[in-house]
Amino acid sequence: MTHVRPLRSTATGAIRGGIRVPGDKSISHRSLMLGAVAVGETVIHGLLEGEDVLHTAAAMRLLGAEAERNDEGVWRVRGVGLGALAEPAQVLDMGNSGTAARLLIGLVAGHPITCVFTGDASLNKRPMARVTKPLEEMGARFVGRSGGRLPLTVVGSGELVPITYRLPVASAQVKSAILLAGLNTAGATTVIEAEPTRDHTELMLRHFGATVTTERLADGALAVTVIGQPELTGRTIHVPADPSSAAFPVVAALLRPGSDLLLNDVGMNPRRTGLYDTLVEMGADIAFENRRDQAGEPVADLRVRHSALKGIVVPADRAPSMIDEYPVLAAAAACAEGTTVMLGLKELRVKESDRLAMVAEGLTRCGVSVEVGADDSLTVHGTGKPPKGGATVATAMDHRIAMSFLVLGMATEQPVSVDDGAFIDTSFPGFVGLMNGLGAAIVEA
Ligand SMILES: O=C(O)C1=C[C@@H](OP(=O)(O)O)[C@@H](O)[C@H](O)C1
Ligand SMILES: C=C(OP(=O)(O)O)C(=O)O
Repeated sequence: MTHVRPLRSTATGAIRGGIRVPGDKSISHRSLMLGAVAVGETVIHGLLEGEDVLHTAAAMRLLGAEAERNDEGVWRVRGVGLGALAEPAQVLDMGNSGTAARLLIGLVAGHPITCVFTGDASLNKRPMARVTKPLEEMGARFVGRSGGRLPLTVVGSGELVPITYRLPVASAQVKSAILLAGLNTAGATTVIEAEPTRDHTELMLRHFGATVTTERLADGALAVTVIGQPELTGRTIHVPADPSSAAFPVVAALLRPGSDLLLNDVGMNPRRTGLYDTLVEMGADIAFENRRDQAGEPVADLRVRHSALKGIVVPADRAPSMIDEYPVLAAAAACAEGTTVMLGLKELRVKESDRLAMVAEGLTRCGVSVEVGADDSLTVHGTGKPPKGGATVATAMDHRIAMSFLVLGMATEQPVSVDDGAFIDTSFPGFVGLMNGLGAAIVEA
């Protein structure tokens, strides 16, 4: 990521057409990682070729697997077999990606190799102690900067001990890191989660042949257990379109009069669909058509028409299922009639940027009345009329902040600019072209 790319978005007419947004980022990372430790060949269709996932592919190559692109979105991975990842001769650079860093730290912790992880300026500020602490309990060792940040050296072991660990934060990345460390650990490794987070790791582990069980505990929490040292064999994977990426054209279509948009193959895993439930509660006209199962993950085609949205209260327990969608929900809320209150947003502070602060600051600059609560809530006062806009918003190396404010600019009186759209390529390569093809007016500023 070298060139700063300021972008400007100006209000236009309707958003119309039919598209498939790129593949799911969470599933793409996991398919490369599990393919690399399986025996034999894994063929992935619809892999997200965004920078975050390309960093995972490069890391898996440095760890000894073959991962090559055969065609657009079609990748072939030749795995080394569980326990056989090779010690990399170079630092593993995970770029901007928390998922790549945390999941891979877990996977290599269960191998008798030493690896050094680093990332860009954003990733190197993000907390890693949340994964190193449980992995240390299992027997891995870490040497890193104070405060538990990257760069970090992982001294893994082929003889970790299994643990039962209750997640102190609702995080699929932490859950996955522990399960992936448990993969090459004799015995049963259990993660207990009080709030359900995305379960792509569990679903994909089963797809590759591992035994993963779940048990509901008396207090309502879910215990997820992986049985160590399974035979993992290469598989075919079809990656659904990413519901977190689909969120941007969906909100754009809801906001623009006359819009009628069809999105194909969108992942509808219930642990990812909180934004869609929320938008429907706000009055959005979204039809979920042709619901089906695609390689263990539910998908649907979404038909979205312009809708008058109204403000609502979004409960805290919905946060894990829409954690990456709050910035674009805030853009929708700014254009809705009435007040929207989003509760339980503490985790937004440790994403690619402090998203709670960046969203509040950007909306304020665009003339929207907002409040951040001491309880990490965000209140957005919509008037039902277009916000003023006419500002340049800071993005702090955060793709979702950039895309959310470009969507807002499609509905404001004056254009909205973002200081840097380059990071959009981490999760949604081709975003600007795709949006403009539907009727948006996003240009280099
Ligand atoms: O497991 C994953 O693929 C992800 C989990 C979430 O992070 P946390 O686990 O930190 O909440 C999410 O924000 C991220 O974009 C992807
Ligand atoms: C938080 C995100 O990703 P990651 O944690 O993988 O950097 C995101 O894509 O919004």
